[in-house]
Amino acid sequence: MSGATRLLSVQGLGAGYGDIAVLNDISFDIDVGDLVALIGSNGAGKSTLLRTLSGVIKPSVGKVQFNGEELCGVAPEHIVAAGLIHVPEGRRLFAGLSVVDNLLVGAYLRRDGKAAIRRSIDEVYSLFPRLAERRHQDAATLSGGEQQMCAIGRGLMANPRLLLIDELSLGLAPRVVDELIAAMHRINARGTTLLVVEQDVEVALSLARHGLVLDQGSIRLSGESSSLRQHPLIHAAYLGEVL
Ligand SMILES: Nc1ncnc2c1ncn2[C@@H]1O[C@H](COP(=O)(O)OP(=O)(O)OP(=O)(O)O)[C@@H](O)[C@H]1O
Repeated sequence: MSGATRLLSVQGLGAGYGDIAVLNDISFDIDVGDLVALIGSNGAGKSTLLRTLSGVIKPSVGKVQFNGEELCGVAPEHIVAAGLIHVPEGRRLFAGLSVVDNLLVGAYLRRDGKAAIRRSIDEVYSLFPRLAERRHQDAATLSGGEQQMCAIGRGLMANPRLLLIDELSLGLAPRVVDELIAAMHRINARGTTLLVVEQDVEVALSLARHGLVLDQGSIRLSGESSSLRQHPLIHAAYLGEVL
């Protein structure tokens, strides 16, 4: 993308759990305003990559530059404050707290005052009107789709520059997936850069402008969604067709 501003630059990243290496020599860039899908089969390392970017897992090697700042080895709170926000797999809402209180948890590091936070809540409600209807409901009693909306809304409450979303559509009905895809495009159009883990390759390639394909802890392919869609490996491995 010519003239684009780099937001995230990952170079030679390696990470894992204890002695088990999961990610090997991961390098990729994301520009401001992009919408990128991270694709890969079960166990490829997608969640591990998001956890490493958000500081939950410390990388063993490599560099992560975000908005010009080196993030490797930096505390997760600092990474949140820098504007890199992770919506984890499984949504991880706080049971016993209402929808609005879950949203407010996302704003815990903001120092721009109650009026700004109120505006952000209204933006989340306009994006997901069902959350507005259910604002006082215990988040644990929401449907799967509503929980995903609440988790994404909580991420938005942190005012992200880059929002990482793990398993956008997992376990959700096609109609809800369509709603979430439309919401991704609106969030992106309002200026938030997105990196979305999506196991359904059809959904991923129709959602995103660019794709990264992770295979056994390494980036196997990357490029525009339209060209990835034509790639023989994608057809053979993920779309179940042979060109
Ligand atoms: N907490 C953990 N401790 C040890 N190993 C882990 C842990 N979490 C994940 N792994 C291992 O790391 C590898 C990558 O897992 P990861 O969850 O990142 O993959 P994924 O691509 O997100 O897969 P899925 O789509 O199944 O969630 C797997 O082999 C997994 O068993």
